[in-house]
Amino acid sequence: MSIPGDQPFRPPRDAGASEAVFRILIVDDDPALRRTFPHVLAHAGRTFDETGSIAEAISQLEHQHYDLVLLDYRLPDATGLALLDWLVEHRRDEAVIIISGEDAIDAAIGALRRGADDYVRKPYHVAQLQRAVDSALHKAALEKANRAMSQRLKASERLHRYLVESSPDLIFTLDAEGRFSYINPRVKALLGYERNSLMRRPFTTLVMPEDVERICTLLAQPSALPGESFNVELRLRRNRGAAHEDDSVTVSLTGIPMQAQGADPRKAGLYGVARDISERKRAEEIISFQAYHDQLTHLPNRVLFKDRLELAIAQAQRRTGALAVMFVDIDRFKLVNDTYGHAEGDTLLRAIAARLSATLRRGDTLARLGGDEFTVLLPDINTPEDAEVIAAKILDALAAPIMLSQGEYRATVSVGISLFPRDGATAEDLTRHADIAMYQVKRSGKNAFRFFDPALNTHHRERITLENDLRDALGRAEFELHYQPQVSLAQRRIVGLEALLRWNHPVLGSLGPAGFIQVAEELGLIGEISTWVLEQACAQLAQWRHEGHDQLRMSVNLSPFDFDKRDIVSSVTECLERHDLPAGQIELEITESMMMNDSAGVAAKVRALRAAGVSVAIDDFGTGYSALAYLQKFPVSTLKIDRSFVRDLEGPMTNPIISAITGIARGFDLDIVAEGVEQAEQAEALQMLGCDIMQGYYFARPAPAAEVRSWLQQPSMVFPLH
Ligand SMILES: Nc1nc2c(ncn2[C@@H]2O[C@@H]3COP(=O)(O)O[C@H]4[C@@H](O)[C@H](n5cnc6c(=O)[nH]c(N)nc65)O[C@@H]4COP(=O)(O)O[C@H]3[C@H]2O)c(=O)[nH]1
Repeated sequence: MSIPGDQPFRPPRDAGASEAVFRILIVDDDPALRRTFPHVLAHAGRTFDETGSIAEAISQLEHQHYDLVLLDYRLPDATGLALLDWLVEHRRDEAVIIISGEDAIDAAIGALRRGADDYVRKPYHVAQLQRAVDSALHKAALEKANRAMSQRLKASERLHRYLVESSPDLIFTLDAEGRFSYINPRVKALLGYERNSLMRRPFTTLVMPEDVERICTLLAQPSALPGESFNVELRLRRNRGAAHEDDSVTVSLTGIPMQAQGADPRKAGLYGVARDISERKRAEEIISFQAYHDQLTHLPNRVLFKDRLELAIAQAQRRTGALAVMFVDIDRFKLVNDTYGHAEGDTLLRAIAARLSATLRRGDTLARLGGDEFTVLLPDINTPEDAEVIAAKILDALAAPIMLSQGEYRATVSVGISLFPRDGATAEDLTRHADIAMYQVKRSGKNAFRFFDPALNTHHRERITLENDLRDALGRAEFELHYQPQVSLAQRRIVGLEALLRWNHPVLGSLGPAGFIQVAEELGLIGEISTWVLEQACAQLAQWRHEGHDQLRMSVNLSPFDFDKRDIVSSVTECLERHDLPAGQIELEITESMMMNDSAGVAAKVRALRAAGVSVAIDDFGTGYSALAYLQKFPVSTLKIDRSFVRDLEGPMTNPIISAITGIARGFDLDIVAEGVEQAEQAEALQMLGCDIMQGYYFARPAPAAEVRSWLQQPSMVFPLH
C-alpha cells in the first residue's frame, strides 16, 4: 500500500563516503611506528592522532570521536582488548583494527568477538595494512551514512506523524471494507469519539443518516481510481456524549482511494481528509438568508417572493389550479414613522408581520417588499372566496391595538388581491395587479380589501402620470391661489378671503384640490405645497393691506400632515413676521377629523398658534362627531358651518343643527362662517339663524387675485359680486 504523495527518502549529499573527513587514532607504544603510520596511510581527508597507552587512548576518546582506531594488541598498561571493552561499554561506534604480534589465535578471536573490525598480524606488508584501513573506513563511511539516513528518516517520520496527529483536519484511512484503519486524534475534539473506539468500525458510523446513502454510492463508484481524489460535503455525527447544541458537523471531505499495486480496484482503501466547514456553512446560510429575507421582520423579501410565486404559477399551471396574490399596505404608516420615529415604525412593522403570519397557513408565503408593503402568496386556493376569507382574516387580525412604547396604536391595512389565471399569468402581472387593487382600496377609504378589476388598470396608469406631474408642479410654477370672499351681510363688505389652491396642469387644465391634495399627501409632497400656499397667501394679504384693505382676514387650508411632521407653529409665525402681518388676520382651517385623532399633538399646536394670536377655524363643523369637549381642548376661533347643512336650508328656523352650531358659537364666543351659500334664500335663512358671515357661489366664486382686487375696490357691495 502506498500513501500518495509520500516520496522515498533520499540521504543528503554530504553523507556520501567520498566527501567524508576521517579521523584516525593510532594507539601503539612504539613511537617510531606511530610516526610511520600517518605516512603510509596518508590520504586526502584523513587526520591522525597518536597515543602510546590504553589510558591515554581512553582519555583521547573521551574528548574526541574517531572513525578508526589502529590499536596495538600489547600495550604497556593493558592489552588492546581493554580498549575494545571500553568502546563497547560506552556504545562507541569507532571502527577498530587490531595490529598484533601475538601468535595465539585466542588473541584474534577475543579481539573480533569484542567488535574489532579487522586483525592485522605483525609482521605485515604495508599494502595489507592499507587495504584493511581502506576497507574499515569504507565500512565506517557506509555506516555513518546509514545512521544519518535513519536519523533523518526517524525525524521525517516524527514530523509527518506530528503533522497528521496535530492537524486541525480529521485525517483517516479506511481499509478496503470501508473500516477505519487509522484516524488522527482530532476526532476527539471535533466529534467527541475516542480514536481507538473507532478502529475497525465502518466509516458510516460517523456519517449522519441522511448522508449515508450518498457517501456509500460515491465510495462504491468504480471510477474512483487510486490517486484520483473526490470531494464531497457531508455531515458527520457527534458522539451523543459530546454535549453540544449541534448533533452534527458539516465537513468537506477529500477522499483519495489507496490501492495495493496490481490489486482489484474495487478493493481499494481510502485516505481521507475532512475539514470542518460548519462555520463557513453557517456564514453562507446567514448570507443567503440575508439575500432572501428582510432583515427587520425576517420574512422572505422581494426576490424570494418572486421566486416562490413563479414556482407556484408553474405548479398551478400543471394542475390547472388557481392561486392568489395579495398586496398589503399599512395605512398611514408614514405618519407613525414621522411622528414617533423609526424605532416605533420598526416595532409596528414587526408586530404587523407577526399578526399577518399568524393568519396564514404553512404553505402560504408572507413577504415584505420594503417600507410598509407586504405581499402574500396563497398558492393553493380554489375560489376567489377562499382569498376573500383570508383577506378578511388579515383585516381582523389587526383589530386589536398594537402596543407601542408611546401607547396603543390601531393599525389598519389596505389589501389588493389578484388571482391566477384570471388576472395575469406572470409573477410581475399578478403582483402589479394586486398593487393596483390595493391602491384603489387606499383611495376609497383604506382598511379594506378589493380584487383587481381590469378597469382599475387605466385608472392606475392615470394616477401614475398624475403623480409624476405633481412632483414637478411646484418647480414648474403650475400652482396658483384663487380667493373666495367671505362677506358680512350686516357690514355689506368682504371681511375675509379663503385661499384655495388650483393646479394649472399643462394638459388637463385647471384642477381643483380634490383631484390632487390626497395624492400630494400620499407622496409626501404636501409639506412643500403647504409652505408655498402659506407664503403666497401671506404675500397676497400683505399686498392688499398695502393697497388699503387692512381689515381683511385670510383663511388658509392646512393638511393634517402639516400638523404631524413640521413645526407648524414656527412656520406660520415666521411667515407672518416676514410679511409684517398682524397674527389675527391669518386664519388656519383644520378639520374635525384632525381634532379627533390627536396623535401628533394637534391640540398643543393649536393652543400655541392661538397664543401667538393666529386664528384657527374648524372647517366642515358638524359633519363628524364634533363634541363640545373638543372645543375646550382645541381653543379655535371660528366655526365653519359645512355646506351640506346650508344646502338643506329651506326656510327660516328650519335647521336645528345650524341653530345648535350658532348657539355653540355664541356660548364659546367664536366667529361663525357659513360655507356653500348658493341662494339668496339660504343667505336670508342663515342671517335669521344668527349667522352673519357667509361664503358661497351666491356671493362669489373663488377667483384669481386680480379679480378679487376689483371686488375689493368696489365702493358699495352688491351681491352677487360678479
Ligand atoms: N358646491 C359649492 N362649493 C362651494 C361653494 N362655495 C365654495 N365652494 C367650494 O368649497 C370649497 C371650500 O373649501 P373647503 O371646504 O375648505 O375645502 C377645500 C379644502 O379642504 C381643500 N383645499 C383647498 N385649497 C387647499 C390648500 O391650499 N391646501 C390644502 N391642504 N387643502 C386645500 O380642498 C377643498 C376643496 O376646495 P375647492 O375645490 O376649491 O372647493 C372650495 C370651494 O370652491 C358653493 O356655494 N357651492
